Amino acid sequence: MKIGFIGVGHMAQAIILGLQRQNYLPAANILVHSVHPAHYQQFAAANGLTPVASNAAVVDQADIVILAVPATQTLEIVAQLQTELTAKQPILVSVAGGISLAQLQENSDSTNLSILRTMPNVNVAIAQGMTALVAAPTTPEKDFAQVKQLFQALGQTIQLAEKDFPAFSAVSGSAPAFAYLFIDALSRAGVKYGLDKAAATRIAAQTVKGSAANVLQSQENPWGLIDQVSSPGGTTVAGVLALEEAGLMSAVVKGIDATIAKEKQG
Ligand SMILES: NC(=O)C1=CN([C@@H]2O[C@H](COP(=O)(O)OP(=O)(O)OC[C@H]3O[C@@H](n4cnc5c(N)ncnc54)[C@H](O)[C@@H]3O)[C@@H](O)[C@H]2O)C=CC1
Ligand SMILES: O=C(O)[C@@H]1CCC=N1
Repeated sequence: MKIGFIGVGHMAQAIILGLQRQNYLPAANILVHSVHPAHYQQFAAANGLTPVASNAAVVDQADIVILAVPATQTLEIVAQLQTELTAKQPILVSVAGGISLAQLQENSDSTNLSILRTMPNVNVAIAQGMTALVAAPTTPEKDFAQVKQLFQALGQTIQLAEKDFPAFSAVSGSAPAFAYLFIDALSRAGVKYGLDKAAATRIAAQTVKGSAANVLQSQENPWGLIDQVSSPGGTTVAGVLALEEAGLMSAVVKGIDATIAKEKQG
């Protein structure tokens, strides 16, 4: 099996690094091309991948083609590849935010191509990602299963209705940035009170990592876990109330609102 990437920026590199970490396929079976030669040639050389000379060559040679170009350019690139897509019939996987299956189908000018819309997040690079998948009605179950297996190797997956992709994209695709922001805020607060920045960041990140693992493993919802940390008359409840007074929950929801609004606006 050969997996080809059109576009080799942050998202494609995260997927490729995750695949390599999991020894998912031989590095030479990963084909890459990007409009910026510096992106794909150096990355291919550093990781033993196969660089190819054009987007069309990726389609000609790969069994699965992952489109990881800016969302605004995705449809134009698909339309340019109609001839090659029709001839080779690879499984076409888009990671683009806000681009629908119907748009992908229309621009590929193919009624029977296997097409999937996915939304991974950057944590696939360390096989701790979260990826949503949905397939076009024309996609055979075995092709869906093959792509699901690929992303399952890079973390967790969820099959979602297409209408739920904007919410997922905000709460998972973009949210690593929001989680980093929270970790950085914790770390800076630690620095305010005299901790060294590197130590404060390590402490904050490990604390968030452990807390996330606890949420995933626990039968409790997060509020129940908050109560377990909040000793009566203690320090934590004072902090929780001050965070709420400062509007933490509203701030997070506003951030998600803005993220979804931007995706819908295109
Ligand atoms: N960065 C992230 O965390 C996530 C990104 N995505 C999606 O991934 C896609 C790519 O995003 P990033 O990797 O962040 O952007 P990026 O700017 O880092 O990478 C874009 C890549 O596309 C290439 N490219 C641009 N025009 C091209 C063309 N005509 N032909 C071939 N290659 C071309 C660029 O050379 C670059 O390698 C977007 O559609 C985005 O919505 C989805 C989930 C998460
Ligand atoms: O910022 C973006 O548009 C992409 C989509 C989800 C994460 N990054």
